[in-house]
Amino acid sequence: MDNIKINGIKTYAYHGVFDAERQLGQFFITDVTMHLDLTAASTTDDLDLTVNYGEAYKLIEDVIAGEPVNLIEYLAGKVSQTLFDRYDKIVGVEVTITKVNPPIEGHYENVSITLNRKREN
Ligand SMILES: Nc1nc2c(c(=O)[nH]1)N=C([C@H](O)[C@@H](O)CO)CN2
Repeated sequence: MDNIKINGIKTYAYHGVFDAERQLGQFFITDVTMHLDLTAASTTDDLDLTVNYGEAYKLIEDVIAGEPVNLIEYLAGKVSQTLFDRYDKIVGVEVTITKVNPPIEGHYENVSITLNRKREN
């Protein structure tokens, strides 16, 4: 299946279980792969026959910068549902959300979750 990827969307937001995360905020990195058939766009050169990744970026950014939630899993679910609702052409979405510097003691690079969703309707 063809895909369009938007990688490394960096957003300051206030998601998290802890009060400190809700008050201070932190950076989130979002990577999105949208699965769709790109045959029409690749043979006609017509933007209307694909997903405009500039517009999709804005939708994703608005979700991440929006109302705070507890879990990055839930946030990724909101991103994937937003893309399915906006674009009929999308048949699958993979969303990875990374907390660059979560309030967890220890030595590690970062934490992330990845959600893979297929269109249900
Ligand atoms: N699976 C998850 N575990 C945790 C999350 C999360 O979003 N998904 N979040 C937290 C805290 O908000 C974290 O930022 C610091 O511990 C804990 N675990």
